[in-house]
This record gives sequence, C-alpha cells and structure tokens, in this order.
Amino acid sequence: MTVAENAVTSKVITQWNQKILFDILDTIHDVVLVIDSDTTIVYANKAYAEMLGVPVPKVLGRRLDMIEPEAALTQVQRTGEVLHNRRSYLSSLGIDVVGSAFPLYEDDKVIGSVGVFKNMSEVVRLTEELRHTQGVADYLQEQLNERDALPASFQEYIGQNSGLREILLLAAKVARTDSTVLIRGESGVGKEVLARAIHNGSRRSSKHLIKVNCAAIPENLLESELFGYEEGAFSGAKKGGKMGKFELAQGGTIFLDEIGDMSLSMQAKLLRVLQEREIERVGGDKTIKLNIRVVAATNKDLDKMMDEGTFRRDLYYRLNIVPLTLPPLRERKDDIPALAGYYLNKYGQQLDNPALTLSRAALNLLQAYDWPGNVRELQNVLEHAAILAGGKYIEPQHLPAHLQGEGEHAGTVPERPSRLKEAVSAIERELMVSALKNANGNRSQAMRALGISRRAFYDKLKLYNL
Ligand SMILES: Nc1ncnc2c1ncn2[C@@H]1O[C@H](COP(=O)(O)OP(=O)(O)OP(=O)(O)O)[C@@H](O)[C@H]1O
Repeated sequence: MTVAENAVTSKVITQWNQKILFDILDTIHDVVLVIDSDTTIVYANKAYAEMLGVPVPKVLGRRLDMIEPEAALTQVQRTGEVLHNRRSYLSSLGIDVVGSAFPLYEDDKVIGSVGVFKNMSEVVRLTEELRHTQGVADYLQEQLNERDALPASFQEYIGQNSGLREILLLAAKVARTDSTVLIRGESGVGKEVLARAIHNGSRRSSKHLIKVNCAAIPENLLESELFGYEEGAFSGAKKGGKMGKFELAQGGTIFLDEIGDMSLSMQAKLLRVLQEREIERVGGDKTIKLNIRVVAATNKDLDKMMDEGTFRRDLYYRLNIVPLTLPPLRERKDDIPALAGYYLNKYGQQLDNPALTLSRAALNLLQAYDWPGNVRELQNVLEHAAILAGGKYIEPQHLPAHLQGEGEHAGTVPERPSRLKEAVSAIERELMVSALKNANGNRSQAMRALGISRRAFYDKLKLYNL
C-alpha cells in the first residue's frame, strides 16, 4: 500500500468503530485467530468459535501453546517467518486445516501473530475416500485384466470364442503350477499348441519341452524311447547307452501326445513313473529321480476306453488332475475369420502375395463347413487355396470341392482334377482309407501294406484327417 493509500484507509477505519471491523471479520468463512507474544488468544472470529463449538468469549484469554503446541501460529511466533498455505492437523480438535500465519511486528519485535485458515477435514475425508475408491477400482481393474489377459505364451493360440477363452484362461492359470495336465479334444484342435503355451508360460520355460508321440513309436521301442537304455541292454543298443525322453525333459516338461494309443503294459509303466517320479533306464539298475511336468493329450474317448478296459482307470486319474478339453472348430466358428486371417497372412507372405484375402463368398463357405479335421484342416485348405489363388482374392473355386458342397468326401478323386497336386493328394487319401479298411483299422498293418514309414504314415493320417 502506498503512503497515500494508507492515509485514506486509516481515515476510513477511524471513522468506523472496532465493532464494525469485528463484524466484518465474522462474515468470513475462514477462521481468523490472533495471539499475542505469549500465545494468548486475543482475537477469534465467529468461524473459529463455530469450529470449536463454543462461544468466542470462552476462547479468548486461553494460551494456544497449551491447547495446540504445534499450531502454525505458535511456530510463526517463535520463528517470525510467514507460513503460506500450510496444511496441518489440529490434534485438539481432530481436524485438518489449511491456511497461512503471519507474524505481527512492533519495532522489529514479534508481538503476536495472526492466522487465517479453514477447516479441510471434509475435503481431506473426501480425498481419502476418493483415494480408497481409486485403490479399489485399480484392484478390480487389475483383477479384470488378469482375468481377460492371457500371458504372452498363449498369444500363438488364436481364438476369441468365449468357451475357448475360458479354457485358455484356466490353462494359463495352471501353467504357473506344476500340475499334470490332460488336454483332450479332436484331432487338429490345437492340443500341441496349447501344450507348448503351457510350457512356455510356466517357470520351466527355460528348460526343454520334450514331445513324445506315443502312437507313432512302435510298442517295442516306446519303452527305451521314454526311459532310455544302458549299453548292451539289447542287441543293437548304442555304445554308452542312450538318454530317454524323460531324462531329456529334466527340469522341463514332457508332452505325451496321443496317450490314448499307449499299450496297456506301457500304461502300467507310465503310471509307476507318475507315482514314483523316478525311472530306471532299460537294462540299468540305477534310479534316476525326475523333476518334470507332465502334459498329456489325446483325441481318443478315454471314458469309453476305460469302460472297454483298454485304458487304465488309475492312470487316467493320475493324468486328469487338470482336464482341459478344447472345443472342435465347428463349435467355435466365430474364430474362423481370425484363424483364416492369420494363415492367409502367413501363406501370403510366403508366396509374395501379402494382400491375400478371402472373398465374402469364400468366407461363407468356410463358415458353412463343419471342419472334421479342425484347425489343421482349415490350415491345409487355406494353404492350398493360397497357392491356387494367384491374385489378391481367394474365391470359392480355390477351395476344395467338398467345401463347395459338390463332393461328399474330402479327397475323393475329382473327375476332372484341376491340378496334379490335388489329384495326387486325392489318390493318396483313397489308398490310405482302403488300406485302413482292409486292415480293419489296424494302423500298423495298414502301414505295412502301404510300405511307408511309421512317421510318413502318421503324417498322412493327420494330413487327410483320417
Ligand atoms: N488355435 C490355434 N491357433 C493357431 N493355430 C492352431 C490353433 N489350433 C491349431 N492350430 C494349428 O493347427 C495344426 C494342428 O494343431 P495341433 O497339432 O496342436 O493339434 P492337435 O490337437 O495336437 O492334433 P492331433 O490330435 O492330431 O495331434 C497346427 O499346425 C497348429 O499350429
């Protein structure tokens, strides 16, 4: 304030009496409190009395350092320094306040101080409530994210179908444990993809995932494949012996695929391993402790097999700790566009045709088909179509005849084969079907009749969805 302004103000004030000045201070919602040099309260406005719940006269003359030793006003009194917008807690009243305190000087001497502050308890309470609510909201959001988000290892498994998603979320949870998992589902639904995701999502991911296709290994070799053998265990045994798949999987995961194709005698041996968690190599007498996680898979109806006595019930219970059944593609057709997109992108890149897309008519045909061979069949169909398409679009004519509703069975020799590869595949499939028929479903016999290796035979079984 300038000297002239000061003169004007004092002139006006002197014209008013003290009462009017105090009335003015009482109109303020903020507390105004004045203490003298020994912290005796010499003035308090109405807001302070209301905050205390007592009339003003009862407050005057009391020593603030007795009531509230840590109050900003008493601090200012001691230090002579202004405190601005300071938040403090008044323990005598149990409230939070925010305000400023100023020293009052007379000839360089602090003769008192004045404080202007407001009760912030409501604001503090609301802020704390908000913080708590925010905390709860964050927690719930985290839970939701955890519920909906699949770990990175599951990204490879394409599918948003709600039924499938429930299974994937359960699998992701189980992945973090050491539980034995049994994955069931028709051929080509992605049991192996899921087994890999479980392994990669587990604490064993830095160790190996060892796969054993129990159906593709001849019965007499399966035991040494799984358990390994010592030198001289049998004629033709390698010098120095050989490590089995269980040993190779130490610290990691063993994936026993096609477990339903295991003979009863092997089932008994496997059951012992699951119970004892130890093995002995064929021809050896040393016990090897196992630290492995077992994931098994099958497309066989194990319940029926147990009823028929071809699958051991006790082994089933050992394996079925966490059962995961993957739905067939016909039950999750809503995933076909995403799966098709994934494979077309893949094959489009390989064929230098990155913009490769499905025409609406072709997509309709994919959606209308029942996919007995599931995702594997879809993958094969799209690979084939991608080669045939040439241009940007896959049209109905690029899809196999049986998808177009023209032929009854996949692979039936087309009357006028459009491509050599297609015709060869169709004939191959026919030959496989008739070999299996002639052998009454006995795969080994069919394989021998066809004169092809076990691996080639099983690859073709998968390829033609037999
Ligand atoms: N959800 C999926 N996302 C991406 N690819 C998939 C999915 N499901 C299956 N596939 C693909 O389909 C093919 C068959 O999958 P996989 O071998 O895992 O099936 P499977 O159920 O183990 O079959 P089988 O019982 O015949 O052994 C693989 O090429 C795999 O990459």
